[in-house]
Order: sequence, then structure tokens, then C-alpha cells
Amino acid sequence: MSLLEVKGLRIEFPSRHGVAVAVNDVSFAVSRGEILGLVGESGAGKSTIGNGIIDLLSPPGRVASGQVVLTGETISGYSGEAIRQVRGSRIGFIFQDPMTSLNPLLTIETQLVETIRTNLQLDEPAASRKALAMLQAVGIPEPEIRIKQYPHQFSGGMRQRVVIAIALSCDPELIIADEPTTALDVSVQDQILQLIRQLCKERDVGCILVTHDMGVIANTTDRVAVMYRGEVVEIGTTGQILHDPVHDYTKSLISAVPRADIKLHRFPRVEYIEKVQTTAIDVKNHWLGQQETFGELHDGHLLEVQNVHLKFETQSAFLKKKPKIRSGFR
Ligand SMILES: Nc1ncnc2c1ncn2[C@@H]1O[C@H](COP(=O)(O)OP(=O)(O)OP(=O)(O)O)[C@@H](O)[C@H]1O
Repeated sequence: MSLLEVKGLRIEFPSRHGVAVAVNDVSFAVSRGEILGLVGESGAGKSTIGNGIIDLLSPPGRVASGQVVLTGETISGYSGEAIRQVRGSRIGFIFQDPMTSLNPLLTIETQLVETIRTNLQLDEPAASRKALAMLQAVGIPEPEIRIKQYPHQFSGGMRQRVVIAIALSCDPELIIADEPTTALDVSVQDQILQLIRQLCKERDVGCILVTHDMGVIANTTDRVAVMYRGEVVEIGTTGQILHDPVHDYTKSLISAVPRADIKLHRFPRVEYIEKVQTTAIDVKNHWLGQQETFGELHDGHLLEVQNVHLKFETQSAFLKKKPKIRSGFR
């Protein structure tokens, strides 16, 4: 039996203007000790899935249909005390910015001990011993001294290690790590990812790793689900996805990863075009950074270029205006 099964999940955000479907018919499974990457560009619905699994959707978000099953128990539909018992003790969370997860006014010891005591019913001395052991496990040097300190006395990477210690302190079955290294200095990003991987393997904890970065996927995950506009367009082992991608969108994500062995003289080539109507768009030989030279664009098409989105309502609008860039390279 899989540790976690997500079956046909649909998450909606109703508003006065209609219902935005953020996640549509998403299914995947995670095994114990497995790192599953959820990858896709901004707005693909990755974080919404993580939040939906543990009922942390920001209002008015709601799980409209589908099921989330943890070790055979259907937890979708849980609320109040039932979902609080799942959060923290059975599913741990690691967010992007460690400062939002840590209370700046409390020592690391207080925060770890409180979490452990709330979830594991240990007395104070036992919880303190476990807190110290967790700091050791995540590689904090001189943990007996550091445990008495406050978050601002730690570097960003060390703070994220503390957050990992808190997330794992209650022996969860699953960790959801949402862009856990995006806010960190490049020099420590890989160390943190390898730490998450190592601890999940050692402790047989499943992990959903949310990222927009194919480089992170390549170095950290066992399997990958590629998300595009709220749907999983491709799922497979990391090796399959990286070396033998099937979907054009996956191919475009992979080609956007900078490679040290290839010297680029020009911007990366446009890789992915979605036709929302039937007329073809010829964007061959046009390069990002030279948007004004795009040619042959036909009425009513939406053109997607890796992480750069260009939207043209009509051909005449394109001729009159410069294309609008909604988001740039990361
Ligand atoms: N509070 C909200 N209200 C309305 N719609 C929302 C809300 N939160 C998310 N959405 C919708 O869900 C979609 C997916 O958002 P989500 O944050 O899950 O994407 P993501 O893939 O995690 O991107 P990012 O990496 O930028 O966080 C958004 O495009 C938006 O339509």
C-alpha cells in the first residue's frame, strides 16, 4: 500500500467572477522513503495541492472532489481537531522562508520542545532530549549552545535546518517541502536538499518536494509529477522524466535548465507552444529577448514560452502593441 494516495483531486477558488479551478483531476501516490517532486511553472497549482492535502487552503479555496488517503485512511474532508492531529504529527511541513515558520521571540529549544510535547505526549525532559537529538541530526554545530539561541542568531541555511528538525521531530510519515531552498543562498541550497533527502531515506519518511526548478528535481527526487495549469501532464521516475520526457511541456522545462557544458550565444529557443485554437504559430528562429521580432501570429492564440508568458488577444493587437511579458526567467 502506498503511504499517500491522491485520487482525482480537484481544488477550486470560487469568486464573484466565477470559479477558478487551481487543481484538476490530479492523481499520484507517494511511498515511504520516496521523494516525489511536483514541478511546474508559477501558478501551475503545486502549492495548492500541498495545502489541499492538509486542509490549509487559503479561503475561499476548497477541495471540490477527489480523495487524499494516508496509509489507508481518507483524510480529505477532515477538519478541526481531526486534521490538526494529522498536521504536525503525521504530515510535517517545510515552507520556503524559514523566518515565517519560526517564532522570532522564542528560543529554538522552546519551539522544538513545544512541538514535540504537543504531538508526542512526552514529558519535558524527554522532549528536551529529543529536541537536542533533532538539532544534531540536521547538522547544527554545538547543538547544546545553539538550542538556547533565537532564530535571528542563525544564518538562513541554519534556520532552514531548524525548520527541518521541527518538521521531523514528531516522527511524521510524510513531509511536504514547498520550495524549501528558494529563499536561501545558492551556496547552501544543495546542502539543504541533500539533508532532506538523507533524513527521509534514513527515517523512511515520504516527501512531496514542490519546486519550479528542474535542477532541484534532478538532484533530489526519485519520481516526478510535472504540472501544467492545474493538471499532472506527466509522471515517472526522475530518470525517465529527465532523459525520456514525453510531453512537450516537460521537454521545455528541461531545456530551460542552464547547462555548464553548453555555451549559449543567444537566448534559449522558444520551446513550447500551446495552440488554443487551430492555426499554427510559427515561432521558429525567434528568440527570447527579441519579442518584437515575433512573426506569423494569428488571431486568438495564446503563446507560452517556458517561464515567459506572452499573450496576444488578436493579431491586430499584436501589431499595435509590444507583447506583454507577464513573468520572466527565473
Ligand atoms: N487564494 C487564492 N485565491 C484565488 N485563487 C488562488 C488562490 N491561491 C491560489 N489560487 C489559484 O491557484 C493557482 C495555482 O496557485 P499555486 O500557488 O498552487 O501555484 P504554484 O504552482 O504553487 O505556483 P508558485 O510557485 O508561484 O507558488 C493560481 O494560479 C490561482 O489561480
